[in-house]
Amino acid sequence: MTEPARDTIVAVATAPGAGGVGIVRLSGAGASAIARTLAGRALRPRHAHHVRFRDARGEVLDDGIALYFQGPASYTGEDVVELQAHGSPAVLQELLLRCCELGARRARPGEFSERAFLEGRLDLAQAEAVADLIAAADARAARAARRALDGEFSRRVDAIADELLAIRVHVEAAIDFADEPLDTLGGAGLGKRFDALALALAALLRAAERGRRLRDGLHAVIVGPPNAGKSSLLNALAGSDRAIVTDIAGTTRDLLQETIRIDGVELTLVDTAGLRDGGDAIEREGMRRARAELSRADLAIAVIDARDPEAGHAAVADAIAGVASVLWLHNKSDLLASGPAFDPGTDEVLHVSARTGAGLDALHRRLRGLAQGEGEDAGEGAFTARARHVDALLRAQAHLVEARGQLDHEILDLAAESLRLGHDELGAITGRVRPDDLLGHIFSSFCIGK
Ligand SMILES: Nc1nc2c(ncn2[C@@H]2O[C@H](COP(=O)(O)OP(=O)(O)OP(=O)(O)O)[C@@H](O)[C@H]2O)c(=O)[nH]1
Ligand SMILES: [K+]
Ligand SMILES: [Mg+2]
Repeated sequence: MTEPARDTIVAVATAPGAGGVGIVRLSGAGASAIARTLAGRALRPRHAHHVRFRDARGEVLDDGIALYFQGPASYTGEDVVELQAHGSPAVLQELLLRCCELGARRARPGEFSERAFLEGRLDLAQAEAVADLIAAADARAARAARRALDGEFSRRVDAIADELLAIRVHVEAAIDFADEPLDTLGGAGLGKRFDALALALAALLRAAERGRRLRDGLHAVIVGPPNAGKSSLLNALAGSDRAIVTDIAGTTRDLLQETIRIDGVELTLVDTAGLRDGGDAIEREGMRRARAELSRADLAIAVIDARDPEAGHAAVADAIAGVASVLWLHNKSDLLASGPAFDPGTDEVLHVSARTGAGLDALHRRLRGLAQGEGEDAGEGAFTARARHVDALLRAQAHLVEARGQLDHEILDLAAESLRLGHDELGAITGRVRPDDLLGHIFSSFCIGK
């Protein structure tokens, strides 16, 4: 299938609003001709030209710098021109319209990056990293997106995909030469290679999960029995009266989400209905929502009354069972006469008072650390990843497990198929395998001009 010839697209590449400099970007076969007309002279590739941009009647719209990147050595792989003018929205609009008069079409969101992908300048995970870099909430997330853009994530995916392919080849060969024992065809080490591959995939999955958290921020869900002070704690952390606080058990019913920043690190907090037996229909629905929210939590913040931690622990233990990490807050420490001696096992405990603010500094430090992936291996070299990538890796892992079982039972054709499916999942991460609606879905979430 041949791709249809692409037209020339144009967009304002700088952020909306006034600024010192604004950039209009063109990409496509007509880019340099349009720029020549606008600037009144031909542009040499990779040269900064000081030019006057003129309208159809020859009147000067603005003066500025024009840069021409001849394809394929450009961001999109096509001919690209960047027109730098004064950063006035009015001037930039006029320049944009003039480019359209001269044959360009306004770009869709993400269309420049989509072209870079289609021209092979970036793989799909790298193109996604471009959007993640632009949207990064803090310096750490930006650095991690930069590493993904440099291909650190893609290289690890490719390495696993290559090894998977090599194993596939052995299995396929064994199907074709059914008389030979699998060992001689695949080499005696096939089982070992399988194990090594599974380990590498598990490590990559952990790194991608960390990368997803770097991109999306930590998702923390506050749970506990009624009246433990969950909403009070949300308010204390958010620094506002976001949630209703009363001394009536069962005050909170709906989920209440708030994004907070601690020293520039972003995390999401969700306040939930108190967990207890009984309650009216509304409260029970609230508890159902609380449990559902916990299933997508990176962290459960279990808030219990410091005066009766055993009861609090019992009220939430089953709800938090599946959550990766749990932070216990013994709240209302101001009401406590002497230090408590309750130990919930391996989880951490902090003593706080949402009312007096005691212990909140330590809580801030701990939350910042958790949001930054503190205490996890390989904090350095971390790259951003997306839920899409994590899901694909999980599916690849499941196919690998299937394949291993099928191989052990010498059901080679099924094993070959499972390996193929696993390989396709990895290919979908970098875009070598492309489900139909994937590209539109990914690039439509970009900003215009990128
Ligand atoms: N003394 C003291 N009282 C607190 C503290 N935190 C919360 N309270 C009080 O405890 C009561 C319940 O607080 P909420 O924040 O509504 O508790 P909740 O866990 O959200 O309750 P539900 O939404 O009903 O599940 C209110 O009267 C708060 O003022 C604290 O640290 N010390
Ligand atoms: K309450
Ligand atoms: Mg509440």
